[in-house]
Amino acid sequence: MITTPAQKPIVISCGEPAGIGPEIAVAAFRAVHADTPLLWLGDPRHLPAGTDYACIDDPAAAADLSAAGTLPVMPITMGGTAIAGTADPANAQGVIDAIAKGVALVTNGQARAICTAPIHKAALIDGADFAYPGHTEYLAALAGIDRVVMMLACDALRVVPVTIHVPLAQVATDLTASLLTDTLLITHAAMRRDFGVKRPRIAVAGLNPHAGEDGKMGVEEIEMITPVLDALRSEGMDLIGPMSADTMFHAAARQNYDVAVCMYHDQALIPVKTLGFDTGVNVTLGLPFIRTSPDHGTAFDIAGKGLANPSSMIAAIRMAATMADARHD
Ligand SMILES: NC(=O)C1=CN([C@@H]2O[C@H](COP(=O)(O)OP(=O)(O)OC[C@H]3O[C@@H](n4cnc5c(N)ncnc54)[C@H](O)[C@@H]3O)[C@@H](O)[C@H]2O)C=CC1
Ligand SMILES: NCC(=O)COP(=O)(O)O
Repeated sequence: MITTPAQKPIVISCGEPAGIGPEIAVAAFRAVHADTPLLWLGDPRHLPAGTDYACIDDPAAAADLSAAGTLPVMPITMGGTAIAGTADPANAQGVIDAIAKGVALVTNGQARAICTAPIHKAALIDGADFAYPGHTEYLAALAGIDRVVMMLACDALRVVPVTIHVPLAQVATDLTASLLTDTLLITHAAMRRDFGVKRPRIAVAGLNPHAGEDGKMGVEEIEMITPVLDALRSEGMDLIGPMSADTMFHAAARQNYDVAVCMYHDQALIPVKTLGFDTGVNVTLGLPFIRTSPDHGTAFDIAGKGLANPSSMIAAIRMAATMADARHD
């Protein structure tokens, strides 16, 4: 069977079976299957009752099944059940295996991209000694690279946190010139390659209130951030900042840049989730393959109740397809 690039599936790793991952994957499949083949990786016993699916062992079979409205599944047998809202540690290794399997399929050219459903990080640590704080770090390890970048994007805003899943008390220590430089270079390259922005305008937040207020409220801006920005400006990058984080996200300010690079997780994610929670997408930049994800988590409080909104998952799948098209072109 000949498979053109657009017929290759986007793989969906199941995520936490007790969360909303399986139900939003099935709902998203219904929304996109006619034009975007998918391949779900997980234990089919964890799919919502009544899901029309078929197990396959060759990803090339996904296109025809998807077109016909039957969810293609590469099964990963797991030890546990999926009781909505209660993670079963017996599933933890299978959840991790689904991510690794998806990466293998993308890396060997059998799939276009991976879109990951949310994991419950504590459940993976408890059940399988998962050594990573999230997908982002695990995917970097699978790819054998040291530094990747987390970007969250909605229609109104793109943001990148320089430090990611670390305690707030550790942020200032982890923020180094090397980390900031690499983050800006990876973001700049991805904006050009994956998002078609030829000369990206990148706004950079300060770490401290009022971006340090000339050193009166912190010195990281003077000692580290500004020198990094000056060095990269001299190489031609269009950088604004360091900016006061409290005033860089209002509507008029957002017109001045294509992406905002922030110093820590919540500085970046609060504005983007406030502006576009329903359609926000988490994308990992700097990997040798394409990975997107919905911006939200496992939502145990609503799992299995038919309340989960699949829009963010749909946006993540659409973004993965657009990125794959851009790379193919
Ligand atoms: N990419 C990933 O794997 C991510 C995993 N997580 C994990 O998810 C778990 C829960 O995290 P929380 O902070 O509680 O965030 P959450 O996003 O799971 O839930 C926050 C609130 O938003 C609601 N919500 C989330 N997604 C929704 C949807 N699609 N439709 C309707 N309502 C929705 C939930 O019901 C809840 O009230 C944690 O273990 C966290 O680490 C969180 C973010 C991303
Ligand atoms: N807060 C974002 C988040 O937790 C997503 O993490 P990851 O699993 O995509 O690394």
